[in-house]
Amino acid sequence: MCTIFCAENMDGKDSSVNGANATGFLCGARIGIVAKPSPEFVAGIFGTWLSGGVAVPLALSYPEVELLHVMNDSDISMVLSTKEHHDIMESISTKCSTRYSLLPTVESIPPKIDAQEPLSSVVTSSVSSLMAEIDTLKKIKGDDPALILYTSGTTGKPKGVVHTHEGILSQVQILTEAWGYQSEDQFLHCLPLHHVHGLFNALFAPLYSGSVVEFLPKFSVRGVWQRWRESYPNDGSKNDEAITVFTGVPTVYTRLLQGYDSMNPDQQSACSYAAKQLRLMMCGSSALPSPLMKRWQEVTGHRLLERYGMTEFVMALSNPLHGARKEGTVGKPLPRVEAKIIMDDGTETKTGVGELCIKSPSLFKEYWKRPEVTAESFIDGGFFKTGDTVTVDEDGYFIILGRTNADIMKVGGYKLSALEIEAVLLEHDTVLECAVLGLPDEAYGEAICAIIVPKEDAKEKAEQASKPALTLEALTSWSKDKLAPYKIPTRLHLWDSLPRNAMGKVNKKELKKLLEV
Ligand SMILES: Nc1ncnc2c1ncn2[C@@H]1O[C@H](COP(=O)(O)OP(=O)(O)OP(=O)(O)O)[C@@H](O)[C@H]1O
Repeated sequence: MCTIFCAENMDGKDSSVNGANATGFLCGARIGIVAKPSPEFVAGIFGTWLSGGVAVPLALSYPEVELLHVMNDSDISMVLSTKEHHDIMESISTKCSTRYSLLPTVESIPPKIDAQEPLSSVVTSSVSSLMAEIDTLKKIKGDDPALILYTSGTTGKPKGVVHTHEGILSQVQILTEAWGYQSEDQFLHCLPLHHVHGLFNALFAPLYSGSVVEFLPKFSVRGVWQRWRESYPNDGSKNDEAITVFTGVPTVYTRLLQGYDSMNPDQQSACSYAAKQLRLMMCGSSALPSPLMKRWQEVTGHRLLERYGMTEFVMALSNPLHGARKEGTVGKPLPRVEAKIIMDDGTETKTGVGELCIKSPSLFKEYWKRPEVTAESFIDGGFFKTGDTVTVDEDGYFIILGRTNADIMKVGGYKLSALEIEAVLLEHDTVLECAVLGLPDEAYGEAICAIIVPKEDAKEKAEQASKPALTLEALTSWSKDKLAPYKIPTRLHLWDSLPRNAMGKVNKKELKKLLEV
């Protein structure tokens, strides 16, 4: 694998990489990888590392202009892609004057069970032996860059976050220890691979632990329930390749529940039974609404383990594997992670509200080519400023109040958390999804605006009665004994859906622009 970048490419053209030395060692050259979640993707990453390169996973969902931004910003020397992206990636590589090469097909171990839809592929590996191999190369040092991940850009233009080999190793060890990943585990992976959740929690850490990762390249509600049912047939048996761990974003669980609700009682009972047999189910990347957590527990018996992470340090806070998983919280610092809360005046608080700052062996090295932004992002003692406003509860569990610049609203002198209000609105019978944001208001500075997606049955009833599914008046009166008066939304929009990115996140900056027009 180490020599794939020095060989001739599939077209027979020379594909040696800018920055590589005479032996083909990549000397830190950036290699873009474009592949659906697959063994080829894993081979692309490991091949890049073993060849001394820095892997830059490129999102399949990026529009061309964003792809060009990422490729130019990271000075990519070569793009590797699988056959299905050949045409587009070859053309984009030409535009960036970047070399292009096809990733060869990598043998995967087919699951014994005949999963009909969609075809999944399985990867097993041991990252520890890979790390040992990297170590024996000696040319690669622990603090050398290994990976550049681009932030999703919800708080500005995407920035390249540089992770080192030792940072990645620390993170996979932390997750393995915290969540008890083991070689007997089999993960069903259905997340994008240009985000830390899909990459670390569901791929690198499982591979480090010697687990099997089974890719479901495109998330499918039917595919997930079916794979669980095949793993644990209703007769009490367990398949050899049974899925044991699953991790997803809140919208994944919402959609799985919608699929469950549309099944007949026999199918529901088979699905509930199968899901109950998994060892661990986790959730994160955005806030897990309490009604969703409760319903998931009713249906599958699993109290979802919610955790908190970010591109810059991967995972930092987590509810425990054993012990109380408290709803509305993201738990406590993971092993070897330190967390502190810094108030506006720069002092630390143990119980108040402020900015979460994180120190961890898996902290990123820098923002690619942005030394000033990197320097501004840290406080004394090497703590990274997350930009998230948080507090802690009486047991020391952290509560995420939201992104300071998108979820914290300043209304008539109060600083309010949009996430806290969303959590309450989601308890309303009519509300399927919602996003709360502050819009400019002359009298109060910001006005609380709620965008609500009503449930299907509420929509149908409302249509029959030629009325809106929910009015501001009705919402205000319902909210009165649940929210302080200054937290009750004063503007309401009913939408059919909320625009979400590949990780199921709502970009509030974009929404604000849309609503301010
Ligand atoms: N369990 C959780 N509950 C609430 N918020 C979460 C949770 N996990 C992650 N987040 C949010 O996701 C953010 C990290 O996501 P990511 O690194 O993808 O950045 P982003 O906000 O989506 O993009 P950008 O960094 O470009 O603004 C956290 O800072 C936090 O706001």
